[in-house]
Amino acid sequence: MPEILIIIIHRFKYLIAVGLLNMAKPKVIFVLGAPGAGKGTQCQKIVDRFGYMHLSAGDLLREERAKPDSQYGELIESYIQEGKIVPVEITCSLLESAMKKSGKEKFLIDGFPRNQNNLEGWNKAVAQNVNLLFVLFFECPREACVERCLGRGAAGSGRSDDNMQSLQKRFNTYITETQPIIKYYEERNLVRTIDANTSPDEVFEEVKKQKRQLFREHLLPQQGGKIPDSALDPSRLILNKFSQNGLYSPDGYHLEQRHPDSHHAPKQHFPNTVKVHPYQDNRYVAPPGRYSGLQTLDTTYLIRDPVNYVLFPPIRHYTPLPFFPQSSLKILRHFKYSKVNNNHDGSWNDILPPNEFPAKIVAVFIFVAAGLFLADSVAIVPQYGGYAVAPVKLRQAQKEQQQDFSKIPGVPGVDYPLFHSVPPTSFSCKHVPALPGIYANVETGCQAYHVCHDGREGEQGASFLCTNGTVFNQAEFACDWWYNVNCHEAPNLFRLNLDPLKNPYVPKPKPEELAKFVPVNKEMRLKIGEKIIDRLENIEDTKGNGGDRGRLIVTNIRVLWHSVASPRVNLSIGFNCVVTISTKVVNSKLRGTTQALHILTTSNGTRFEFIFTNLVPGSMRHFTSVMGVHKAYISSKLYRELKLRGAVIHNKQLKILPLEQVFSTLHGVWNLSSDQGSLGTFIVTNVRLVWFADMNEGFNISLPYLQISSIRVRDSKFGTALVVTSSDTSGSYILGFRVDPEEKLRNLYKELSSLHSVYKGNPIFGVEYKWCSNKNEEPNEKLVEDVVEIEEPKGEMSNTLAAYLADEGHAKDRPPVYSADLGLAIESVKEGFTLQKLWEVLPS
Ligand SMILES: Nc1ncnc2c1ncn2[C@@H]1O[C@H](COP(=O)(O)OP(=O)(O)O)[C@@H](O)[C@H]1O
Ligand SMILES: Nc1ccn([C@@H]2O[C@H](COP(=O)(O)OP(=O)(O)O)[C@@H](O)[C@H]2O)c(=O)n1
Repeated sequence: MPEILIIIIHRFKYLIAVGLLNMAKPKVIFVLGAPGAGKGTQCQKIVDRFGYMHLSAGDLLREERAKPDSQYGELIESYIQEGKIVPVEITCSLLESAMKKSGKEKFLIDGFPRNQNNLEGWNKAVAQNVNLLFVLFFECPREACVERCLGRGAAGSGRSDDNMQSLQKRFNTYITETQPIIKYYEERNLVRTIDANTSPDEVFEEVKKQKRQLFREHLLPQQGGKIPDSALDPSRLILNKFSQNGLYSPDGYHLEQRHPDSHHAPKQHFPNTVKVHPYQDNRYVAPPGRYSGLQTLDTTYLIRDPVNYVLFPPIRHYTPLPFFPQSSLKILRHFKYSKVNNNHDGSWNDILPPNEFPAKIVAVFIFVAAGLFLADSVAIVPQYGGYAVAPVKLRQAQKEQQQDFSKIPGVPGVDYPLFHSVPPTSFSCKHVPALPGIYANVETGCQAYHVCHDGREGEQGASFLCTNGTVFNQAEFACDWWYNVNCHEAPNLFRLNLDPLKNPYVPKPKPEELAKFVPVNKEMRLKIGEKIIDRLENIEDTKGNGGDRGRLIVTNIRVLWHSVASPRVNLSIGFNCVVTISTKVVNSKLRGTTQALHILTTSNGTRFEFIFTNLVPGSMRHFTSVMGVHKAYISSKLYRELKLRGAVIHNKQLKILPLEQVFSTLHGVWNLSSDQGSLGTFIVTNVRLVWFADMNEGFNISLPYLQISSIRVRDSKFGTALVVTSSDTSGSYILGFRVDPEEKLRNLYKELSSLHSVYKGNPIFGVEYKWCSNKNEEPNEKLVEDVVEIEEPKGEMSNTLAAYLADEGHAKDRPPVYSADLGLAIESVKEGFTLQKLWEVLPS
């Protein structure tokens, strides 16, 4: 491989990897509808016809329940019988592993997402790794659905929920929980509704229509899928059949079904049915000779072609218009399409290549998609039921046509640009928002992109081309299929280069680097459920490690900092220890006098302060990120902390948290903490358990799974009781509850223990912070104002520290000693000072 190529590949391996990943994203169609709407029945038909892999969430859950060793079996069973929706952590992991195991690319996910919890879980864990095509929604009246489910039960479905009692609950769940999800997708224009109150075959006809519309939209996204009906009459469906076998036809080629009355064989010298056979490259072609020994497929379809047809039309090169405004690509595409479609006069002559065939040749059945780009000449002698056709010598394909475009949907040069080198355009790195950065070139339909760096590569930066069929996706920083990219949106996304998590030129910590933390301080390892929200380079820990460049990592539960030069020098500040976060003028060794981030913390009764200076002039992101996440942390305490007598109930209703989903509500539950006990209501959610007294809703307890250390059933003086113990950190409370009859109590116990084990493994911390990349560099004054500054001595640093640093008469460096408190080697502290005093901000 030439060295330069290796360098390019090496340099862009990130982009290449992301590009490949995007291309490989599996396609997903969600199938929703009331119980018994016929989702499963239609999915089977879609599988048979279009080759999707069907994954029914309900079936997967039933399978899991049936496993003797499943830890969730009982929970699933009780939820299914109650018509309730199983926690997404269970369902999503079953779906994900079934997808992975299948090795397939196209999935029908049936009965999912069925409630807000399903939706959020999916969006969090899977959505970004798949391509959601649309939601197929089967609409069917309740009576019909109930009748069908009862029929299914009577016919021996063996399902424990095909009975009137469960059905009632399933419908309630469907109305209150699933319908809002359908609405959610409707608002995003993703729902295809099918009337499911007809026979299965009629319903399937509707499904096929939707599929056809999708196909249109896929081919003509810029026209919203609206193209003349003549171009997409039912014969288009044959394409689906071919595409199952790997054949794609670029648009502009029309398949037309010949009507036997007007084109019957004797008159037109045409057979009604023509045989084609699969060619070695997966195309279907008219077979040479008399089909002897060949596996053939009957088709009544002819391929029509746009006018000015030549058997192998040259690739239409994409020529940028002289003044190429952002939207001109769209205009160009439109223009080309109209030309193709409008020039049809509908006569049979269209199918004859004007120059290359004798007038009497009646048809050529060459499936053009892949054939257009055959590398070598191939001779095909079609013969149809005795009507021999003269040998057709296919033109030698030109060198540049050798790429196989057949697998790329759309017309080369029309739907997607075909540049062979980056042309000169008006793009200039002078006008971009961040350096280094990567920018799509809209004048080339985004096939070209530029890496703007330090100006050495000229005004356009280093320029690159995406491979044919793909263009630069500015949102993903990678080459992506043309139909996934809205090129003229790219300039609006240029600012994403400011986002260090997106911009591939901003160094990311290497896994080895993070691993270095581990032996020193296992605190630096991310904890379960911990998510990195922001990562900032060039941050100085001005107080503790002045003069040392470091990396600040903001997660949903804490702030981490480590020195880049020696990652062993690091610190971790849990948001739970933070007293205030504000700004402060400091004197940084690396930045001089500047505003810094000031974090005051308290731990074991002692207060500590931390000062972080951003070494990038003008950058405010360390303020906005840390303060923003801290605010989100404070406002979400109920997710993580036990709360007694809180304002969690209003009018006997639980105030639901944003990420919360109620699983069960149980009335008549005795809280046994007082001698006589109190009667109340018990609520189980995906975050916590809540109990409140019926007589006084202010008498309540909210206990997150994170704070539960054990759940048991024990005998007590009140009879059999559910005993829940809270963790040490939340006071080791022992809570007793009683429910009658005992079976109800045991069910509650099973449900709580399963949920406890699910959410211990996948804790919901509740800290949701949306980092706005476009606002990142603006100081968020509101946020700064909100934080109360603690009164402390005037001056830039604490007096003790200032005195320490003054260090008059400093002759030689003090020798390093090991500090057991910090776990680090530090310089021996000057006489008259203690480490504690140096860190202390306010007297304890
Ligand atoms: N269009 C239809 N008309 C009448 N019965 C139907 C129709 N579609 C499905 N069924 C029957 O209704 C029952 C429920 O269908 P199924 O596909 O299992 O529904 P779902 O997956 O939505 O619960 C099955 O017994 C099925 O044979
Ligand atoms: N996403 C899902 C899908 C099904 N389920 C459970 O599985 C049951 C059966 O679902 P299903 O899709 O097989 O059946 P229908 O209710 O659509 O007929 C539901 O009533 C739920 O209890 C779930 O908890 N979560």
